[in-house]
Amino acid sequence: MSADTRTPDDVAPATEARSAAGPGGLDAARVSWSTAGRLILDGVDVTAPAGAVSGLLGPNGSGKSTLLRVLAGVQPPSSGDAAPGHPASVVFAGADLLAAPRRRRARTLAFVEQEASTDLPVTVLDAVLLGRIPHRSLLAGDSADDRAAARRALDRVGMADYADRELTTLSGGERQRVHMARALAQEPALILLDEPTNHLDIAAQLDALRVLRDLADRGVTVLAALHDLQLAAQHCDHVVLLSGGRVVAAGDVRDVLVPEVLDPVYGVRTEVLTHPRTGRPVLTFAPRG
Ligand SMILES: Nc1ncnc2c1ncn2[C@@H]1O[C@H](COP(=O)(O)OP(=O)(O)OP(=O)(O)O)[C@@H](O)[C@H]1O
Repeated sequence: MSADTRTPDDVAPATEARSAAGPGGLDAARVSWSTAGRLILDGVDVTAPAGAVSGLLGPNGSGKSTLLRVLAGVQPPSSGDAAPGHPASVVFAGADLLAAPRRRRARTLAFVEQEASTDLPVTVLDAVLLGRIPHRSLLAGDSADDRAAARRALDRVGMADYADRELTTLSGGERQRVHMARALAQEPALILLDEPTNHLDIAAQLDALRVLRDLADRGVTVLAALHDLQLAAQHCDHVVLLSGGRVVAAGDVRDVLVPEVLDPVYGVRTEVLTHPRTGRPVLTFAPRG
């Protein structure tokens, strides 16, 4: 696929241009979200460096999906009581994503949601072409370039032969790959993914992670919520660990995926080995007690 590394120069300039994630990265601060009087995200700071695969980790219900939805602009952050007068900020490549109009944001970031809606009566190719909408004028139809980009994206996720199938007839794993292709066709500078390996067999999981690595190698900023700590250990550079709506650790995968950090959060006993070939951490888990 042909993701590029454009900076979103049409996004409103940030009031706070310095980014802890470095130039091009994602830098969100003080993100809170509450519903029905319950604080789900409690002043979360999260960075995702450009050119790296970042993993968003945490137990069930820790707030990963909620955080991604706020970062993607799907739901606005709550004002947050933790820092009155200091609202949440979500800065990408030096620009304020929260203030950006929807269409401009869609040219910058792609969001692959968990269990994204798949009941549209459309073909697979049409579903992927939805990713091209931010790149064309409002009344224009698909161009040859749009169709070529969509077919490249389908090819990249191994779904080229499914272009003319009805989306609703696909298996869960096939649909997951189509959602990834739609995001690739969008050619984003920032991609947020919620459990992108859901429904995928092991080979397809590895391919999906390969796609994320290729994007990162092209300078794209990648942030993916992952349940599988083993996959995170093998494939992420930077990780952010949430628990109870707060960040409990963030940094290099080798510093965060350690027993002292993981055991209290997940209530397990972790052992860390070293992969003989890659040198990356390999984790084993046992019940506590
Ligand atoms: N719209 C909502 N109304 C009420 N509670 C909500 C809503 N959205 C999220 N929550 C609650 O917020 C908490 C965090 O949910 P979220 O889906 O963000 O967690 P998660 O880390 O993605 O979980 P999982 O790993 O199980 O997918 C959960 O307790 C969830 O029940």
